[in-house]
Amino acid sequence: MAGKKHPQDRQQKIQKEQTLIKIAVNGACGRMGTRICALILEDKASDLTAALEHPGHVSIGKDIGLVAGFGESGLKISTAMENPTDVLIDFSSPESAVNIAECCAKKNVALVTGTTGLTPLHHEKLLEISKKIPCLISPNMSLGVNVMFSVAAQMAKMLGKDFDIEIIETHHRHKKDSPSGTALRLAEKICDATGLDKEKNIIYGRQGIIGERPSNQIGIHAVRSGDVIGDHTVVFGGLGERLEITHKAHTRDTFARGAVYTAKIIAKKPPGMYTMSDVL
Ligand SMILES: NC(=O)C1=CN([C@@H]2O[C@H](COP(=O)(O)OP(=O)(O)OC[C@H]3O[C@@H](n4cnc5c(N)ncnc54)[C@H](OP(=O)(O)O)[C@@H]3O)[C@@H](O)[C@H]2O)C=CC1
Ligand SMILES: O=C(O)C1=N[C@H](C(=O)O)C[C@H](O)C1
Repeated sequence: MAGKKHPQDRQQKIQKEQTLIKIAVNGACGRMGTRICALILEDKASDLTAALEHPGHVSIGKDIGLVAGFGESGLKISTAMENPTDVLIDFSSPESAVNIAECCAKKNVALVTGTTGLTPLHHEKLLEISKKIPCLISPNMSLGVNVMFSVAAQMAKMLGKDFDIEIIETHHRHKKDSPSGTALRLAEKICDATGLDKEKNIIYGRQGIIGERPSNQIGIHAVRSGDVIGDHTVVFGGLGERLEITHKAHTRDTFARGAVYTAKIIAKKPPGMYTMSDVL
């Protein structure tokens, strides 16, 4: 049985079931997954149809509402999508993202994934899957960061070669991938806008006697610190002046809300690969 909400009467229940967007969540017990499940359970326009975790997870069989701090929902954490579902939101691990995408393609369920640390091979597989179902992949579901992607690219183009570009990201100590998907996307967007080469011109940290900084370089630096949710700064350093653009997430709900909003839109799209700029 899909989880939640206590409809007043049978007719209201039928009407609701016809219009609700049915959303499953993969990585449901994680930092992001729990917030996304709680938001869907609170939301009157969507229904949580599955809260998925890997088979060894300690919370399998528990009520997702209780695990996510919402209260009892009637939906148990499980390893397989069993209820009818329109769209799945994935915040798990790169391998799990691809596995669940394959499962979505078999069941004709749209996919939104925020999982980062995806390799080119993972991206290739997801691109193939997007021929069958609508897929949205985004390393950052916040509106602010998606505006930052465009603004940083525009700034790099306007400031030109005399400004050194460095990207600094700071995240909590539990983050597994480095640098963040957002920092990588910022660098890619700047490369696209300036003609820099993603393979040759991006460097990851510095150490030793490496000589003077060349102008055609983007440096990415990853800080891991306590419970920081996610900060990104792009520094444009010139002679006599410096311009910085910073985004700071105050709460994971920023990303979670973005993911749920996006899922509702993607659920109704034809198969294909989508980005946040297609839905914002
Ligand atoms: N796009 C965006 O806006 C954002 C992206 N992220 C990204 O989302 C991902 C998750 O982040 P976060 O929630 O902090 O991480 P967590 O480790 O807290 O959560 C990941 C969850 O996925 C579970 N998981 C692992 N493997 C599988 C599997 N095979 N099937 C189902 N579930 C699985 C984990 O279980 P277990 O704990 O047992 O490993 C865990 O419960 C990361 O890649 C992160 O970078 C994070 C925030 C925002
Ligand atoms: O792991 C996180 O927490 C986050 N990861 C994303 C990334 O890698 O860019 C986005 C966000 O900053 C939080």
